[in-house]
Amino acid sequence: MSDTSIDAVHPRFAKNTMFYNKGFRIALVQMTVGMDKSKNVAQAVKEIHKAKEGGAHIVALPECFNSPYGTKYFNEYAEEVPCGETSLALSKAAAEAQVFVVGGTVPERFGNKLYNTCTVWDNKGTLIAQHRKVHLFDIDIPNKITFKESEVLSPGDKLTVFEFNGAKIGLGICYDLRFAEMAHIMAKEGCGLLIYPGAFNMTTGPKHWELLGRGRATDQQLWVALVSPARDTTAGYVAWGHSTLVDPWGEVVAKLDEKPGTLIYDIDLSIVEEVRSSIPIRLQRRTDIYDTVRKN
Ligand SMILES: NC(=O)CCC(=O)C(=O)O
Repeated sequence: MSDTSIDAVHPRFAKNTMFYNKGFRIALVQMTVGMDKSKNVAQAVKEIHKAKEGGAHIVALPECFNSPYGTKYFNEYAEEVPCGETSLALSKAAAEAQVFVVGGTVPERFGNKLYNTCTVWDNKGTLIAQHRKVHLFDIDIPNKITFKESEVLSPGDKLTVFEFNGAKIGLGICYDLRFAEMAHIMAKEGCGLLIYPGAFNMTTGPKHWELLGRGRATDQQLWVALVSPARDTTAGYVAWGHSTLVDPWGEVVAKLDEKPGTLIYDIDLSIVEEVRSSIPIRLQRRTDIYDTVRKN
């Protein structure tokens, strides 16, 4: 696929809509994350270049790809956006490989607060979006998993949509996937794809990861990409893996297992319109009796 294919607007759609006749190639990088921050970042950069060789236009990394996932690590690994080591490396990699990079997440330091933050870089290396995880992962499943991000992290306070060659793409981070209203608003604002860097665990992963991805795709009639770190059974927090891509029909079109790897797929945004016109739930909502609105 050539880079020019994504600039060709499908004749069925007016200019400025998000639909393209060929789409674009996305790469979901399921990498191993270890204790060594510089090594993690170097690995991510290597995977970005490899994905470019595979023809990718957008490369997405997993949640917490430069740091082990755990509240005790976030302060030590945190850095400022956009001038920290990880930001600089992602910016350079995006520019050199000439791809858009959805930079998974990093622990971000801002003043005296820490956030779980996704940065997005265009193919010139410019920071074009920054999403701070809105819903912090605070759960307690007795004898299985207790996690409390809010012990050290602050929540973001806004939703994030960015543009990729005229197409709108929405961002959420892991636990954000559970909140259907957030996905609904991003869909309402024109997104045809939602990308969620995430690291579900060995309890909720098998139960909910794919189900939630398919749920968001089905109820918003759009593409959903879930990007996890690879599973490391020696880590304090063991990630489920299984990076997954779901189409607007709610079907899983590609997924990885738990091992390191990269999922590469050609996303056709015209399927969004196909599903929405076949099953027109967007026009059938009863906003006279309920509604979902953005406040920030
Ligand atoms: N990192 C996270 O937000 C994990 C979310 C998760 O595992 C869940 O079940 O939700």
